[in-house]
Amino acid sequence: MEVRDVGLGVLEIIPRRFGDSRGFFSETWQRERFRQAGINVDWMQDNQSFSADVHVLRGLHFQLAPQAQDKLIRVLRGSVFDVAVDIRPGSSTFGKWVSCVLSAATFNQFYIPKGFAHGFLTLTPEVEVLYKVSAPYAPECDRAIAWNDPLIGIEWPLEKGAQPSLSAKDAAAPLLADIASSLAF
Ligand SMILES: Cc1cn([C@H]2C[C@H](O)[C@@H](COP(=O)(O)OP(=O)(O)O[C@H]3O[C@@H](C)C(=O)[C@@H](O)[C@H]3O)O2)c(=O)[nH]c1=O
Repeated sequence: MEVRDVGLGVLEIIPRRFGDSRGFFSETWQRERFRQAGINVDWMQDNQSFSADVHVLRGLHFQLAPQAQDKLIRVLRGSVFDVAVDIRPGSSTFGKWVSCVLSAATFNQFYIPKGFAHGFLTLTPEVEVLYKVSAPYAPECDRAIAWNDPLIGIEWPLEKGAQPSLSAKDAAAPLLADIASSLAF
């Protein structure tokens, strides 16, 4: 498996694929191999989402302590622009973001530790995303930050002025500065 440091402690992983005339086989997560790559996480839950259209944007999302989540994300169909924002209080890179295009074709995964907000923009129609999280869903700890917070300044691959499709919750999400005092992981 290939591991690439994307920055801020976020990793891109590409598991090995064994191809033959039938197709391919791959171990997409293996505890010991991931531990050796620095991902020593007790995964709790697998999530899958389907987005019908191009330019659906889900995010930026995170859970607060005591239900903060590490995430291991991959795409089964289509592709996304996936983003992690460092929102760890006291971090020297607080508010900085990193990104990676995840696709079924590239077969890559994105590892995002606790203390990051996560979001993605679909780059194709009919996108299936599958991801592991290290804590169960806890609505009382679930938070969102505006995808277009100007202080974060994510360069989403959208044409100038184009609006992504958002949930009502994400359309009403606050700015990072407005929730910064309540962050704990
Ligand atoms: C995240 C989640 C949602 N739900 C429910 C709540 C709601 O009724 C419905 C849809 O939830 P949401 O609108 O929050 O789904 P979505 O916008 O896809 O949320 C996800 O976005 C990406 C970017 C992440 O990083 C994830 O952690 C998660 O926050 O599913 C669960 O039952 N379990 C879960 O773990």
